[in-house]
Amino acid sequence: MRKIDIFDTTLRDGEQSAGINLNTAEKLEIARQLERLGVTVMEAGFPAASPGDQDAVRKIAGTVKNSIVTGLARCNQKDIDAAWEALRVAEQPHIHIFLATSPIHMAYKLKKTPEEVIEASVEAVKYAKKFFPLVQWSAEDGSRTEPDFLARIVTEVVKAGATTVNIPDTVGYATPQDYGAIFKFLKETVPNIDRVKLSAHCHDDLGMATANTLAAIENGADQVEGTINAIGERAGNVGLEEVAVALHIRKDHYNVETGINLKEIKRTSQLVSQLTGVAIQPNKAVTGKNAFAHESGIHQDGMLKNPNTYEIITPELIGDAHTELVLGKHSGRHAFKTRAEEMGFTLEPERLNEAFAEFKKLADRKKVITEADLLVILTDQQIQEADARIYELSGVQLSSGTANIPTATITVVRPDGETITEAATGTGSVESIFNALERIVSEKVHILDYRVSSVGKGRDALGEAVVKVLIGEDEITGRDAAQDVLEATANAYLNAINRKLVKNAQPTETVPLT
Ligand SMILES: CC(=O)SCCNC(=O)CCNC(=O)[C@H](O)C(C)(C)COP(=O)(O)OP(=O)(O)OC[C@H]1O[C@@H](n2cnc3c(N)ncnc32)[C@H](O)[C@@H]1OP(=O)(O)O
Ligand SMILES: CC(C)C(=O)C(=O)O
Repeated sequence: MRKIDIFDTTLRDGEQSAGINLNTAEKLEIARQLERLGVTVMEAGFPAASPGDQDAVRKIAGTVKNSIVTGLARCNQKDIDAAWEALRVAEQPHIHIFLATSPIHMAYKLKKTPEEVIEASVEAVKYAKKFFPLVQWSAEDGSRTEPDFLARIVTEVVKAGATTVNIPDTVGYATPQDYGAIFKFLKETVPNIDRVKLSAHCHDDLGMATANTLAAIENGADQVEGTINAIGERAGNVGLEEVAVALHIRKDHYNVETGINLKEIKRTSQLVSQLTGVAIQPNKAVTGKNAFAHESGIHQDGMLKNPNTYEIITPELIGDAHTELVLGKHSGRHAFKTRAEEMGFTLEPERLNEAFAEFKKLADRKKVITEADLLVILTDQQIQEADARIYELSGVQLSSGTANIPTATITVVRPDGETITEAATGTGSVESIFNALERIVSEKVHILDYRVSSVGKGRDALGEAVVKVLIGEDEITGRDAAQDVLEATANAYLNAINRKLVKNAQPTETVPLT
């Protein structure tokens, strides 16, 4: 069977979604899970974009061993140098450089002639080859590029030493027929095209990203790019979970394999949703919570008689086991540690003890601890070191009801160690919490978005709160999960403030080359 490489860009194009801002610890956590998922390449960021991104790419490149780690760069030496600085520690250093090739992008955005775009691309590929054995070049807006020009520039970058050539449908404009035809045309026209990997990168502006990606595969693409949960710029990228499962379920038609460990899909999706704060729509293909729910009588009748009547994918295929994890208040450290390891967490003994203490506290209040609960507890412990607790919640007291004015009394330990208590009213409990916290913190905070959802099922499920705030010019997302959703709300607000303070404390200059 032909092998299709999976190139994940959750941490780069996915993070370009409006409102997503991952810190290094969160990126590292997702990168480890992407490695378990079995992606061939993961794009960890855009090193020249900020010192934070450069640091995250460097840490991921130094940690991940079973997937190739790459970083994005424009066609200039400064970006390529920044990428090398971050990626030199990788096992197989890989860089992804791009330049737009469509008439509109060349004329209006780059203000370059087609000849200048060819020259800049060739120079950048040759410069990158001095450092990187693996050089991917992308024709940004490739699907709206004049085909003969596309074939010419691809011929030149292949000659210059590119090892992968990517033809993105940057604005999600192509139809499956258009997009497939580009791959067929390049395969037939460009000399030595079989010496490089040909890659597809689709956006979902017209809802055709999955169909376009599959059309590229049918027409010769060797690699496909996308994100988990289909996050990404504007309407998002293609969801890799959809591509991987479509190729598996319809292998009779596509006859290719990806190397993706399908059983890790559910967990990866849940982790990305948890850390980005972007909920998965219930009817989302493959990973939505209704994807395996059968509601109507005729369907249920069919399912009972033969599940194949209505179920083309089983939840087990993507690791969505329905069997609840039997860990409860009588479980001990061994069982807890073993389960944590099975879930891919190797925590320091101190962090494991703290996670175990959190688990026991929860088990006292909740009948069944689900895998979703454990994922929240263990992930929070793993990222805690970087997520400094500068303001720390000490207590929340609420008085509310239909006949009185909601009032929150909140106690917080401030960065200077002082314990401070403030009370405030609001039109509802949540607003009274935000108002009381605003009196405690010194930053001017504007709430942009607030969401609560349950983690897992059942009336005693954990409540997760996500608060997106604007502080100065920075949009920051904070989150927390607790049994009491109002406690989670106060903690999510403080988590956002703490992240802003950590961000302020980071150096702003780019890291010098050594
Ligand atoms: C399709 C994609 O997803 S492409 C990736 C998009 N991702 C991002 O932009 C996220 C990270 N970006 C950033 O942090 C910033 O945009 C930076 C640090 C890269 C650049 O910031 P600035 O120097 O302030 O430039 P700004 O973003 O305003 O403009 C982009 C410049 O890069 C040029 N440019 C755009 N693409 C390329 C390219 N592939 N190669 C070389 N130059 C390019 C533009 O023409 C413009 O140049 P100009 O300043 O001479 O007009
Ligand atoms: C940088 C390229 C690959 C990109 O993200 C796009 O064109 O959408």
